[in-house]
Amino acid sequence: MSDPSSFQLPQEFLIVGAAVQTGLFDEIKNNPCTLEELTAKLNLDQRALWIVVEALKALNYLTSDGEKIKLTAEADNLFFNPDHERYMGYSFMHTYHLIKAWTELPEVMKSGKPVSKKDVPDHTRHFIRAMSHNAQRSAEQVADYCLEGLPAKPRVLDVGGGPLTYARAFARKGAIVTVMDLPEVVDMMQPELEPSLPIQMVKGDFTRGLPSGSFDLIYLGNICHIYGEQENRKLFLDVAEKLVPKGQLVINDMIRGTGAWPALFGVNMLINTETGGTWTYEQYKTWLADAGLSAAPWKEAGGRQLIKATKQ
Ligand SMILES: C[S@@+](CC[C@H](N)C(=O)[O-])C[C@H]1O[C@@H](n2cnc3c(N)ncnc32)[C@H](O)[C@@H]1O
Repeated sequence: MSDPSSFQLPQEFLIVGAAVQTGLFDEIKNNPCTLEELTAKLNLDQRALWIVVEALKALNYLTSDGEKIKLTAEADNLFFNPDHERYMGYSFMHTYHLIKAWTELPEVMKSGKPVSKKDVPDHTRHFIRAMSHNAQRSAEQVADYCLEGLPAKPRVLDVGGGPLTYARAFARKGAIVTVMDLPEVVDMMQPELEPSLPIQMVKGDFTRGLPSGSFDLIYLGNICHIYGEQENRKLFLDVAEKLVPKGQLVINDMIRGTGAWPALFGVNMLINTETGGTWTYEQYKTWLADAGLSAAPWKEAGGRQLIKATKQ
């Protein structure tokens, strides 16, 4: 537990998130402008904008070029230069949107219901960018663990794999990959698919069923926490049906009972979903066994907790 006297409230994060949401960085990225021009372009209050711009200058995101306001080189690299080691794009905006929902935790504790979804502009785009960014550090090692022992050119189904980071890692290692995700995510990511990689994207809702075909590996990356026992049991039954004999399922998720983070993440799912949460290894093992899948002890690879199960 932190010492309450040293709490650092997240002002910097909230100021930067508000600047992204109001379009400030996008507006001046290639086109430095004066405070008056920026006020008019973004349709904001000039006094409020001045105060926020001064804070962003003090924090080294913005600087002045005579009368004009422009991005610092550091901010340009952070937001807009994918080749730079500090590049994050706007992947942190997913957390920014989550913070607003988390402030409603007391009401959620009374009602037991998630916060009602507000239409946040660009939410899907920010969410998928965040997932894609977060997966980059672990994708290679996770893919190696998943593909271990499979035949050459394995057929892989990546369920909820729309951010494509894991699909690309599977495909670069020789797999033929089908990615299933929600229609709006497929529409967003399809144009970014490299034609040289054997990846096809399929639109659908995995709670209703999985794409046709049979697979050597089905990968469930961070999707089991979105739903509860009933939906996961059905998903595992569907997975078992789509796997070839001795085919493998890998679940990548936070396992409850292994530390503080899965417990905290459970609160996130309480706030944001109807039935989601984090589940213990014993729960997974039982639900998998009931679907005809035999789970190995969980393993860590690339900092992720993985459960591999084999079709009996
Ligand atoms: C938390 S992200 C995980 C992304 C990626 N698999 C990873 O591990 O980084 C969940 C993904 O599942 C997708 N998804 C959520 N519910 C879904 C559903 N019912 N059917 C299909 N895809 C779904 C989301 O659009 C998103 O791409």
